[in-house]
Amino acid sequence: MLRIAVPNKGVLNESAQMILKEAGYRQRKDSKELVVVDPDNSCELFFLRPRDIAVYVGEGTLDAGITGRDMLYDSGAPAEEILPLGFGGSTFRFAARPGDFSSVHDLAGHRIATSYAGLLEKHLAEVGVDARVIKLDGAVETAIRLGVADAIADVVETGTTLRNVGLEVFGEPIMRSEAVLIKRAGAPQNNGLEQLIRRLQGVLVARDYVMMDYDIRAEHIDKAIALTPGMEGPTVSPLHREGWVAVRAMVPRRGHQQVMDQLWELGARAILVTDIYACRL
Ligand SMILES: Nc1ncnc2c1ncn2[C@@H]1O[C@H](COP(=O)(O)OP(=O)(O)OP(=O)(O)O)[C@@H](O)[C@H]1O
Ligand SMILES: O=P(O)(O)OC[C@H]1O[C@H](OP(=O)(O)OP(=O)(O)O)[C@H](O)[C@@H]1O
Ligand SMILES: [Mg+2]
Repeated sequence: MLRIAVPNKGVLNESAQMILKEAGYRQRKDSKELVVVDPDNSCELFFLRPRDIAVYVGEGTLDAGITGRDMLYDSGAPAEEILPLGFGGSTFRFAARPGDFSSVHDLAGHRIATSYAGLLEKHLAEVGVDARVIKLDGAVETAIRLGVADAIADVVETGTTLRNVGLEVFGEPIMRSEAVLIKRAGAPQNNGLEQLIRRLQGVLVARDYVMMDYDIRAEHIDKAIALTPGMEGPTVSPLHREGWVAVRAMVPRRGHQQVMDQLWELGARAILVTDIYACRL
C-alpha cells in the first residue's frame, strides 16, 4: 500500500488534488476528510500541512508527498525531490524598505524576519553573513513596520503583498520554488512509487503537449519534420492521394499556433490540433 502525503490546505492544495485526480487517484469528498483509502490504486492519501509533509516523508512513515521545494529545504528533513510538478511556483527573496539594503552582505548584524528560518539560516551560512533570524509563523511583511525586524525573507509570487506594505525586494533570489514530489532520501523506488511517478509524468506531458496531425506533399517532409520532430520521431503514413503523406506528432502546447503557421507556409493542409487526455511515454 503506497502512502502519499497531500497538502490539506493553502495554495498547493487545489493543484495537488487536481494533478492526483488527473493521474487517476481517488478524491476526498470534503475538506474535513484527512485520510482517503484508494483500494483500486493500492494507496492511501494523507492530507497534511504542507510544511509537515517533508518531515513525515523524511521519517519514512509516508512513501511520497507533494510539497514546496522551499519547504522541503527549510525542513532539513532527510527527504529528496523526485519530480518537479509545474505548479505553486514562487521565489524566496529578501525585502525591506526601499533604499535600506541592496545586497545580502548589507544584512550583517541586522534582524531578518521569516517563516522559513531553516532555509534562511542555511543561505546566510553559505554567503557568510552573520545576522539575527527572527522566526515568525506568517504575515512576516508586517514585522518591519512593527519594529521587530529590519528586513524580511519571504515567498514572493506576484509581489502584491510586498507592494501593499511599501517594501521592495533586494539582492539575488534565495531560491526558486515550485511544488515537487518527494520521497525519503535514499529510499528505493518500489513499484507503487514508480507507478505514481509515471502517472504524474503522464499528466505533465498531457498538459504541456498537444497532438498535431497534418497532410503535406512528400517532398517537403524533411522540413516539416524539423518543425514537428515529436518525442521519438513523428508517425508518417501514406495518404490516399498521389505525392502526399499524413504526419502525426506531439508538439509543445506553447507555441503550437506558430508551428501551424510555419507548416501552412510549407504547404501543409488539414492541420488539426487535439488535446492529449492522458499518456504514458
Ligand atoms: N502566492 C503564494 N503564497 C504563498 N506560497 C506560495 C505562493 N505561491 C506558491 N507558494 C508556495 O506554496 C507553499 C506555501 O504554502 P502555504 O502558504 O499554503 O503554506 P503555509 O504558509 O505554511 O500555510 P498558511 O499560509 O496557510 O499558513 C510554498 O512552497 C510556497 O513556495
Ligand atoms: O507575492 P504575492 O503574490 O503577494 O504572494 C506572496 C505572499 O503570499 C504568502 O502569504 P500567505 O497567504 O501564504 O500567508 P502567510 O504569509 O501567513 O503564510 C507569502 O508568505 C507572501 O506573503
Ligand atoms: Mg503561506
